[in-house]
Amino acid sequence: MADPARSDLILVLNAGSSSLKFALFTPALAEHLTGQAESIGGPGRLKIGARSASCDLPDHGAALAAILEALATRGITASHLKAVAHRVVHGGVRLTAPVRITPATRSEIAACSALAPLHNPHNLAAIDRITALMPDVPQCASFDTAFHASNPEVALRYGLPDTAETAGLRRYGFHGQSYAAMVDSWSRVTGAALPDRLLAFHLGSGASICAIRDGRSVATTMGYSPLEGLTMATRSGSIDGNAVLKLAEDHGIARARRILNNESGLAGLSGGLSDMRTLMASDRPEAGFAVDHFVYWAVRHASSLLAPLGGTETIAFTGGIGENAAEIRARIVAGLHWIGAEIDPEANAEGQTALHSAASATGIYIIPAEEERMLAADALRVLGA
Ligand SMILES: Nc1ncnc2c1ncn2[C@@H]1O[C@H](COP(=O)(O)OP(=O)(O)O)[C@@H](O)[C@H]1O
Ligand SMILES: CC(=O)OP(=O)(O)O
Ligand SMILES: [Mg+2]
Repeated sequence: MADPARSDLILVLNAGSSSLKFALFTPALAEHLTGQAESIGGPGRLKIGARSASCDLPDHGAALAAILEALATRGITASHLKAVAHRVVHGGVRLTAPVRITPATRSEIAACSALAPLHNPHNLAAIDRITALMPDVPQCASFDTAFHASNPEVALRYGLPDTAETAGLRRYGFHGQSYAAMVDSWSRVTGAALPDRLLAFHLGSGASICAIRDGRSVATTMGYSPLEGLTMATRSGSIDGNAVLKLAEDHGIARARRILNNESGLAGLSGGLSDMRTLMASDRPEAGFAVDHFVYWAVRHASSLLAPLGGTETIAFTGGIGENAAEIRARIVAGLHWIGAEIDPEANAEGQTALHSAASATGIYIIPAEEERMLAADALRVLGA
């Protein structure tokens, strides 16, 4: 039960494409309670603290309602909250630094919805729901793109003319809160200094890789939107622009957007299975092919990031798949054997923090995604606490 005298907790809401994670922090950033609604739209589960139960979660709205109800059952209501902090995936060119949510910032987030159709609409719905339920609690937003602002111009630009017609068409990169948190927590989690060169894999329903040099992003696989790069749960990953035009020409823009964002990737290749756990448990050949595709493209994109990074001495995995799917980690590292990376099968199966074998030329680690702590710290800064 919440201390009834408390009115200083930060509620963090992190809407991923298949999950809604939450955390309550004190102003000293001590974790008060965490949990998540996962497999939204599938066989939903609600985890609150150490308790986990299956739960009907048809969409993100139902997930937020379930989380707010679980908080209320524990005595946590608006009067205990100093702020609500949201992870917002796309804020466009203007919104990169953390902001307080106002009607103006809300409109800018809404304007980016078509660029992150699996995220921004859920972020907005959560912001609106909290506004309706807790109108006096300030809300803040932090953006997935900020961490990649350090990429050089050659990495950020597409090979397009710089004209009014192509304004705003540039690469942003995403999962920035996750990569920033990895850098921030590195020494605490591994007990070692942050390496100069780090190849970081964020593998969840959305999946990307980031080349991190001296703690700063120098290249990443996602681009203008979280569609580019690796094969994902329901997103195609990189695809030729002319193939996109063909889809739009034949089926209209709205249908093309849905095919590329909601019906492709693992789901498209396997005939409907988007969840890695389900795919790995299936003996259907299409499910096996979807997993092969995921691994092949993860290795291929990782290899392309090694050049801008100048090689690497460290590999790290995070996200739902990166943290939990030992077989996928092993297969990706096997694909990087040519750089001397070698996993210790036992450490990998046990999900230990350090996974490299004694002979490995690179360190290999699991770093749990701690996006929520970054979001809470941002909200405190924005509110001037
Ligand atoms: N034990 C596990 N083994 C394999 N995959 C897992 C495991 N736990 C979670 N996953 C996968 O992680 C993915 C969800 O990742 P997550 O980062 O939570 O999602 P989101 O991108 O929506 O935030 C799903 O594909 C899920 O199947
Ligand atoms: C940016 C992105 O793809 O996020 P998620 O992995 O949470 O869906
Ligand atoms: Mg996520």
